[in-house]
Amino acid sequence: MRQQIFATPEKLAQAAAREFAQLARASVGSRGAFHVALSGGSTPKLLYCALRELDVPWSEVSIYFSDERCVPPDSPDSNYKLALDELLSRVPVPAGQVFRLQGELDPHEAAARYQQQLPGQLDLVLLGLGDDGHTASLFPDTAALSAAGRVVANFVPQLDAWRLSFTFDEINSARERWLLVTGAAKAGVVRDVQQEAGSHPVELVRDARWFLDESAAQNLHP
Ligand SMILES: O=C1O[C@H](COP(=O)(O)O)[C@@H](O)[C@H](O)[C@H]1O
Repeated sequence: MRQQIFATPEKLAQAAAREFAQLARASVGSRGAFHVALSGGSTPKLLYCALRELDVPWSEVSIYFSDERCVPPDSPDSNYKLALDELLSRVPVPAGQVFRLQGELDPHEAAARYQQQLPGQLDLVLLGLGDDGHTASLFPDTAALSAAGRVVANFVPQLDAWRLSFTFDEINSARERWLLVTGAAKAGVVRDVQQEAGSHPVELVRDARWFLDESAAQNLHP
């Protein structure tokens, strides 16, 4: 595991935001654009707050999502809504460069449409981690773990709900993958991954950078 450990979730978010801004500037400098996929859940909120304050070349940034809940975009459960409220409505990213997964559509239709909108290669995929080892919306024991293609509609029996998600092929095809993980609830999975002791979906993410806070890292061996 390539990992960095931060004292608090706030310090983690500030460091990740600084590196995001740096990578965005470097990508725009060398390729004229920065294509980034945001993650879902609650962890990215602090990152979004930190990013608002930084020098990011927003006019050249395109925003995608690595997963989404099958809900309308104004639902409190929508990953897009959190990103919109906390980041996208507060920075000058052009609206035409924000590509959301349409959680309000039939999931198979939404996945097929999103595949048409993705760029050739993403520069960065941001990911989180569930305490059951899921990342994006690739949950344990679900068909999507071995799905082909770039985006998949995944029925998750544990939630009795559909999710939309990048496949592992898509995640692993990006130039970079960063996992942002905070909180004691994730400490068991993080330890399993370090010791290669489990069989969690997140272990199928290749060569990721892990940003951990001390609570999530508490069971790691030095
Ligand atoms: O359901 C989800 O969970 C994971 C982890 O969420 P968090 O609230 O613990 O940060 C998240 O990475 C994923 O994108 C999301 O949809």
